[in-house]
Amino acid sequence: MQSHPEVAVLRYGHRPGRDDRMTTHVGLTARALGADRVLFPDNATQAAETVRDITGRFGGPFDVERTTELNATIEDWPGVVVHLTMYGEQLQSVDDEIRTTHREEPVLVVVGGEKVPGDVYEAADWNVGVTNQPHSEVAGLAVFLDRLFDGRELEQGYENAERRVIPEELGKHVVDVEDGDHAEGAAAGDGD
Ligand SMILES: C[S@@+](CC[C@H](N)C(=O)[O-])C[C@H]1O[C@@H](n2cnc3c(N)ncnc32)[C@H](O)[C@@H]1O
Repeated sequence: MQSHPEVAVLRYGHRPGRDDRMTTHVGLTARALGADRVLFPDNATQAAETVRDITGRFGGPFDVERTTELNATIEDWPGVVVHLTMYGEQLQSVDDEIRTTHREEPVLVVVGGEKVPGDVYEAADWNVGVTNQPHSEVAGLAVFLDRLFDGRELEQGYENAERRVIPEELGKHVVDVEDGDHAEGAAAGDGD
């Protein structure tokens, strides 16, 4: 993908056990849809490990960090902050402006879990609703990143991958990059 100012995703809040899968998926979605980095709350140990493991196997660059400083990350961000919330302005009315700003400035995308405090709404440059209906941080993040990159993230390549999926009309085709593109075929429908 064309180089651009950094895009980082901040997962605001995490309940170990209950949120492990959702927080992991925030990280995997950030990586797959073009963000450069995800920041998790410090207690999201398991999710951070899983996203790092996937990045090791399927490539990067993509950084995974944990922080105790969620509010300071927002306050000290050296660019613009977009907070995704069902209560925000409609994505389709602000996406042009955000894309234009991103030509020059890094973007921090904040997604919540449990209740997000009012301070985050105040600190954000944009509170953005991906529709104004309740759904999920993973869905909101995916649609937002696709609009931010205007679809270019779908073409991005990954460096230092151990494994690569070869797109197939039917079935699963994964090559082991280190072993000189050795194909490991698997029948369709036999799990992940
Ligand atoms: C379980 S939801 C909580 C819904 C929440 N009351 C809100 O402000 O959107 C967790 C997170 O999903 C994201 N989310 C849910 N619906 C959204 C929407 N329509 N647009 C953007 N983000 C959404 C927000 O980041 C929210 O913090």
